[in-house]
Amino acid sequence: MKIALIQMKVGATPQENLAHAAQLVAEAAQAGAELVSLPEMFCCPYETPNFPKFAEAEGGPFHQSLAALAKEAGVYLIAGSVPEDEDGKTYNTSYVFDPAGNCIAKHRKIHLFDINIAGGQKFMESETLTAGSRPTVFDTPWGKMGLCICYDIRFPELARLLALEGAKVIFIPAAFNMTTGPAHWELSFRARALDNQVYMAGCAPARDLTASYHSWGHSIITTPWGEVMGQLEEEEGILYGALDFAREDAIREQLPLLKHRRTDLYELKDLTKEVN
Ligand SMILES: NC(=O)CCC(=O)C(=O)O
Repeated sequence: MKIALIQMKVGATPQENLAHAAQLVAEAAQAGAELVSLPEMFCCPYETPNFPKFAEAEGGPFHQSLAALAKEAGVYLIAGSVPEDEDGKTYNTSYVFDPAGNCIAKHRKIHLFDINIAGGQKFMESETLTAGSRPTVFDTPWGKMGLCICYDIRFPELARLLALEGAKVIFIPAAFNMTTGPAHWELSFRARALDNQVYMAGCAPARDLTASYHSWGHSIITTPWGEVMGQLEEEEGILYGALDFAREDAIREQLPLLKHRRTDLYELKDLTKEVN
């Protein structure tokens, strides 16, 4: 399975970003990519007031353009994420389209990115966003794929759930920042890949120092053995990867972590009672 992660610069308006994404998706498809991912909030600068401002209901004109883009390119398209409006609430939502342009999945970011690091990054998605409440897997000709958005990666329970649901790859449209990116980005992708014996694919926006939020970039693919298979720097670019599921199966067979879990023990109990 050949994948492409589009690390694109994000401009001011959804229309210009859509046109730019379309060029890069076409380039990736021409280069042989079968599944292409865009970054988190590729349609507008990553700022909380922009989310309700640019939010659109599923099926609206932007959603239709993304479906057309997948169809024209003839690829599976993980359309990064966009602000979705439903009943006046705004979600950070990733839509997935098949090569015929059908929307086959959608993930609403489950864990909102509310952090305040002393001397570093502060961001409060909950100022304008509502959290989703459903883990997401979807079917492809290569098997099941899992989907999370950015901060969701920090919650190992979620990645484990997706792996147990059969995900062979977990895709993460993301936008880490200059405080946590250098410290935790690669480590998180390697850790989730190693724990769950899955490929992980993180697609980030290119860094733009004129924006208010500085993306770490570094779009990345990690293997079920915990290696970094490929990683970009901060500039615009496309990261390609050929994923080998026979190797994934072999790793799971030879080092059967998922089978060796002691689920009979992984529950909080009052241990003092048993000791006394
Ligand atoms: N957009 C996000 O969810 C950013 C997450 C992030 O930077 C982190 O450190 O986690």
